[in-house]
Amino acid sequence: MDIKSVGVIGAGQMGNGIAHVFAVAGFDVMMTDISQDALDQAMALIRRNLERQVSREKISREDMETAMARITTTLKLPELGQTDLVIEAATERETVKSAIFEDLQPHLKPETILTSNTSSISITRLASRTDRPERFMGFHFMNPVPVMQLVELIRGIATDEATYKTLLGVVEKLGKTAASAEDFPAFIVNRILMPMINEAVYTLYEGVGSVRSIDESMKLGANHPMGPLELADFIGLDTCLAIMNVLHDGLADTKYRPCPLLTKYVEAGWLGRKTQRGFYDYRGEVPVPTR
Ligand SMILES: CC(=O)CC(=O)SCCNC(=O)CCNC(=O)[C@H](O)C(C)(C)COP(=O)(O)OP(=O)(O)OC[C@H]1O[C@@H](n2cnc3c(N)ncnc32)[C@H](O)[C@@H]1OP(=O)(O)O
Ligand SMILES: NC(=O)C1=CN([C@@H]2O[C@H](COP(=O)(O)OP(=O)(O)OC[C@H]3O[C@@H](n4cnc5c(N)ncnc54)[C@H](OP(=O)(O)O)[C@@H]3O)[C@@H](O)[C@H]2O)C=CC1
Repeated sequence: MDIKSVGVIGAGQMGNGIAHVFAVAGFDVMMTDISQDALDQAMALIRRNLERQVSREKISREDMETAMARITTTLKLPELGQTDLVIEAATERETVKSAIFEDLQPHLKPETILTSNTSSISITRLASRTDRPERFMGFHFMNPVPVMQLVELIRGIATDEATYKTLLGVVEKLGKTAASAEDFPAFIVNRILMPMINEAVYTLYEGVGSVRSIDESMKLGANHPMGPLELADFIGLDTCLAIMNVLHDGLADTKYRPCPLLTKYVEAGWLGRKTQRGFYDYRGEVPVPTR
C-alpha cells in the first residue's frame, strides 16, 4: 500500500517528534490531542527543532517551511479516519489506547493501517479490540525521534505480511533503520533499557550513590550519552513506571518490580523534564539533583 497521509494521536514529546520526521520525509500529517494547548506547544516545538536542523545545515529553510505546511492539527479524532496510516502516541496506559482505537474505528477507511507507538503494551491485545488485527502493528520510535535511528516493528499474532512490508517501506522513506521484535512485554529496547533505569533508581534508593554520582558513573564509566536518571527524566518517570509495571505483570518475575522510589516520584507528580522536576529540578538555569 502506498502511504501518503499519516494521522498522529497524542501531541506529547513522541507525537511531535513523529509528526516532525514524517513531514520532513514528505508525508501529509494530521495530529490530534485532547488539549489545544498540547497541540500549540507541539507545533512550536516542531518549529524550534526544525530551526535547529536548519542552523546545523541538515535541511534547508525552504524544506523546513514545506514540512511545517504539511502538518495540520485538530481536536477531532474522527478526522484522522481518512489518513492512510494512523500512529497512536498517547499516554502509556492500555485503557487510554483501547478507547482511542474504539472511538476512531467507525470513521476509518477500510484500508487504513493502525499502529501504536507503545513502549511496552501487547500489540496482539490492542489489535484484537479493533476490526483489523491483520492491519495493526507496533511502530516504536525512539526519543528524540528526529535524532534516533531505530524504529522497532512489532507484529501482533494476526498482523499480515503486507502490513509489515508497508511499514518497512515507510521506515526506509524516513531514512531510519527498522528492527523487528516479537510481541512480548516491552519488546527489545525497553526490555533491556528499563530494568537498567529501574536498577539505577534502586541504587539511589539504597544509598549506594547520589543522583549525580550514579549518572556520572554511567556516563564516564560506560560511555552512555546520558546517565540513567537523566535519561529517566528525559523519557518521563510515568512512562518508565508504566513500562516496569507491564514487564512485572506480563512476565510475572519479581526481578522487574518497580522501585518504590520511582513510584513515589510519580505519585508526587515529579515526572521528569515534562513537569520540570524529577531526579533533577529543571526550573533554574542548570538542572539540580533532587536527592
Ligand atoms: C522509552 C522508550 O519507549 C524508548 C526510548 O526512546 S528510550 C530513549 C532512547 N534515547 C536515548 O537513549 C537518548 C540518549 N541521549 C542521547 O543520545 C543524547 O544525549 C541526545 C541525542 C538526546 C542529545 O545529544 P547531545 O549531544 O547532548 O545534545 P545536542 O548536541 O544538543 O544534540 C545532538 C544532535 O541532535 C540534535 N537534536 C537533539 N535533539 C533534537 C530534536 N528534538 N530535534 C532535532 N534535532 C535534535 C542536535 O541538533 C544535534 O545535532 P548535530 O549532531 O547535527 O549537531
Ligand atoms: N517518552 C519516551 O521516551 C517514549 C515514549 N514512547 C511511547 O509513546 C507514547 C507517548 O509518550 P510521550 O509522548 O512520552 O508521552 P507524553 O505524556 O509526552 O504525551 C502524551 C500525550 O497524549 C495525550 N493524550 C492523552 N490521552 C489522549 C487521548 N485520549 N487522545 C489524544 N491524546 C491523548 C496527552 O495529553 P494530556 O497531557 O492532556 O494528558 C499528551 O499530550 C507512550 O505510549 C510512550 O510509552 C515511545 C518511545 C519513547
